[in-house]
Amino acid sequence: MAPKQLNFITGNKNKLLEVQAILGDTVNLTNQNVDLLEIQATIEDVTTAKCKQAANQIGGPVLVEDTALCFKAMNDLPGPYIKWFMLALGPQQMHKMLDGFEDKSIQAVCTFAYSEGPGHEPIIFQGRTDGKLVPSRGPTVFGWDSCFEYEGRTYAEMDKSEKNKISHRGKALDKLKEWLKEQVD
Ligand SMILES: O=c1nc[nH]c2c1ncn2[C@H]1C[C@H](O)[C@@H](COP(=O)(O)OP(=O)(O)OP(=O)(O)O)O1
Ligand SMILES: [Mg+2]
Repeated sequence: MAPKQLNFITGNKNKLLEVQAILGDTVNLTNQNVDLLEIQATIEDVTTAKCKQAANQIGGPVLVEDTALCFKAMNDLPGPYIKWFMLALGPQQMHKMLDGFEDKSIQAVCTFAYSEGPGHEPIIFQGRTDGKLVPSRGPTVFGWDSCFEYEGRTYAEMDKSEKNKISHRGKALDKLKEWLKEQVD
């Protein structure tokens, strides 16, 4: 059964704005901010645990999302722990993490998880975009957007609509939209 409404549990206003822009009127999107514990595990397990926790706390259907940033030279770390590096370093100093490494390749990974409610196994929708870690360029409005270079421009140097077309989040939401279409009620 296709949900007519998705309750996106996030405390991140910029994520919410992008999700609203990308999903448009394909679904009725609501939002609640619940402080969720984020366990230390693989990207998929972090998102699944976040989703189960949100479903239990809300007592109904929920959509959650976790964003990871994987550095190739560091064997995919910081990955799901990028938030804490972001808070500690800020966008201006982030590129220093790969000082001393020749390979600046990074990958943004966006993982959505939807659960029908408590006791229902979450379904995962993931999108990945390859880029390079660079010294901050462009407005520092959203997380590490100004340090993520894709084909010559940072996410922060792109129009929102351009970013959403090629971004990790855009790709993950394409899969979510496909799934919504496939559901027959
Ligand atoms: O497209 C993005 N462009 C740039 N930065 C981004 C993006 N998406 C997430 N970010 C940042 C926010 C946080 O520092 C970390 C992910 O952590 P993450 O736990 O997924 O986000 P959060 O705690 O802010 O919100 P939530 O309440 O949904 O968990 O990367
Ligand atoms: Mg979080």
